[in-house]
Amino acid sequence: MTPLLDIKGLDIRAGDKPLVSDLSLSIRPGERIGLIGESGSGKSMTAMAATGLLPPSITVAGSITLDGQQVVGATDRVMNRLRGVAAAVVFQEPLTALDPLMKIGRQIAEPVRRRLERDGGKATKEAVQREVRDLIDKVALPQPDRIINSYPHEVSGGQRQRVAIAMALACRPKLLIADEPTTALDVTTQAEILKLLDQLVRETGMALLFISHDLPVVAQVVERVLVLKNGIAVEEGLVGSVFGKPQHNYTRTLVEAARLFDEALGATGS
Ligand SMILES: Nc1ncnc2c1ncn2[C@@H]1O[C@H](COP(=O)(O)OP(=O)(O)OP(=O)(O)O)[C@@H](O)[C@H]1O
Repeated sequence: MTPLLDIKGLDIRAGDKPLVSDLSLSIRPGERIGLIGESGSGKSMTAMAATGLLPPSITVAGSITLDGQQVVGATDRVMNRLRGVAAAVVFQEPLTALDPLMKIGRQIAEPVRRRLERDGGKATKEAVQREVRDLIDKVALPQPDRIINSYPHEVSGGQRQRVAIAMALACRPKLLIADEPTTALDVTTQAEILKLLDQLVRETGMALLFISHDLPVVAQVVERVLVLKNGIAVEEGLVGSVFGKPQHNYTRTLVEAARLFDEALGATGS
């Protein structure tokens, strides 16, 4: 099967400083892959490169094909066509994806309208509203009428992340990139959002690139992981084998840190 995202020999630099070096990673349709590593290891840079969102000051070399289209050096026009359709991104802080001055219903309606038009359908007010309701339902947002008429700051962090997920789903992307989507949330909300993402990815058959520094979180939603250290892939494999029998010292350290954290939580009864 042709990969949906195929990264080969990716180099990302800020001036002389290498941020990501010779990275290769491929995701087939419907596959769920985790990209893990400590803060600053280059996970977000990789995701931004894949969607052409890196600032102009950052240089990129190598090859990234997304749904068969070369992303490195692609024009804004090409990337605008790919974004949402081939891949949509959910970020750590949903406020970055939301317009603070626009009611949530209208924000979800925009990608819905674009997608209906893209698919040759009629974006009538009724069709758009129906789909906004469906999406709100899908991401299990309570009190839909209130949510639709609220501004982002009037709902909770977990609800905002559900709105951001609904907006990504509205595009019906082939690949969902979730960049630390639960890091800014409390533990209970984190678990709920993970469950939701897992369920939606399975239901829709979307591929998933899940970015996190948190091993237990990644292990819940992906089949394969790639471990990044200082922008270099040090280990890759099935979740069970990488976490069960880590080959690289760095992965061992991450696994051990997660285990100690779990034990500490257990000891405090949390
Ligand atoms: N605009 C920028 N210009 C130069 N360097 C940058 C820029 N943005 C990020 N970096 C650097 O790139 C490296 C990788 O950052 P990146 O955000 O990809 O890490 P990460 O693994 O996603 O970390 P985190 O989990 O904290 O988000 C870091 O050393 C960071 O300081």
